[in-house]
Amino acid sequence: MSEEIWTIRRVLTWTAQHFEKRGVDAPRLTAEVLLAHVLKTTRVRLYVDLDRPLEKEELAAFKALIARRMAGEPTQYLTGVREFYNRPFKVDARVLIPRPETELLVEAALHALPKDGPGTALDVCTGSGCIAISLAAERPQASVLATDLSPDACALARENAQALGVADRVSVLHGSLFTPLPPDARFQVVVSNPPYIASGEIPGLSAEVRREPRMALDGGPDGLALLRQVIEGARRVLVPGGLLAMEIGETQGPAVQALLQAAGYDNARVEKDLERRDRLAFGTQPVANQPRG
Ligand SMILES: C[S@@+](CC[C@H](N)C(=O)[O-])C[C@H]1O[C@@H](n2cnc3c(N)ncnc32)[C@H](O)[C@@H]1O
Repeated sequence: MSEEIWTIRRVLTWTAQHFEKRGVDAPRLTAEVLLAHVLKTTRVRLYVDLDRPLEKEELAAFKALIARRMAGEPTQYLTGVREFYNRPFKVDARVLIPRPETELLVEAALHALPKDGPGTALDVCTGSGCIAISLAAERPQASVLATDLSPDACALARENAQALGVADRVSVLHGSLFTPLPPDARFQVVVSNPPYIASGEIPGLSAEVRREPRMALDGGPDGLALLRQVIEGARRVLVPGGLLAMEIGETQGPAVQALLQAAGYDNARVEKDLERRDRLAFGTQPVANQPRG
C-alpha cells in the first residue's frame, strides 16, 4: 500500500482484490472481518463510515493482520473469536475453530434434553467448549460435563463457560475421553466431535487447517480410533434410552453405523449435513439392558 489516504472503502477494495489474487477464501468478507477487528467496530459500521480515513497506526495494525492471514493463519485466530450457535466463543491456536456443521450436532443433542427440567449431558473432546456451553446455555436446568485431553483446551473452555455465564453448570475435566469422570456419572446425552481425520490425510489439508492443533484432527490410521472409543465408552455412562450423538467424517458413515450396531445401540443411524454429506451419527442406549459394566 502506498502513502496516499486510505479510507475504509479503499482499504477494503484493495485488500479484497489482494486476497482474491492470492486465493484466500471469502476475500471481501475476510477483509471486512479483519478491518472491523482492527477498528474495534462491526462490519455494518464499516459501511456507515466508508469515507473515514484510517490512522497510521490502524493501517499498520491492519497490514500486519493481512500478512498473517496471507501466511495461512485462520481469520478466527487473528480476531480471537468465532460465532457458534449465536454466541461468541474465544478461540486461539489452543483449540479447533468451531465449524458451522457442528451446530447440527448441538441441535440434535438438544432434542434429548428436557426444556423445562433438569438434564445431564457429557461432551467428550470439548475443545473450545462450544458444544457443552451451547447445551447449557440453551437448557438452563441442565448440568454438563466436558472432557479434553489438552490442558490448554480445557483452560480455554473454562474461560468460555465463564464469559458466557454457564460456568456454574459446565464442568471441564482434563483427561482422555471418559477417564476423568466420577465413577457413578450417568448422562441423558453423550455428545462428541472427536478428531476423525486419518493421520495420513493431515499433510494434505489446507494451510489454515494445519494451523489447528494436531490433537484436534488426528483420528489415527483410519480416522476412527477416537470414534470407536467414544462408541464403546458411551454405552457405560448413558442412562437407558439416552442418546449418543457424534460428528463424523463424510466417508465414515457405513463404518460408524456398523460400529454402533456392533456395540449394541438401538436405532443406530447416520445423518447428512446441509451439503448432503454424512456428518452425524447416533445411537440410543437400549432401555431393556443396563449400561455395560
Ligand atoms: C475436533 S476437536 C473438537 C472440538 C470441539 N468439540 C468442537 O466441536 O469444535 C477434537 C478435540 O478432542 C480433543 N482430544 C483429542 N484426543 C482426545 C482424548 N483422547 N480425550 C479427550 N479429548 C481428546 C482435542 O484436544 C480437541 O480439542
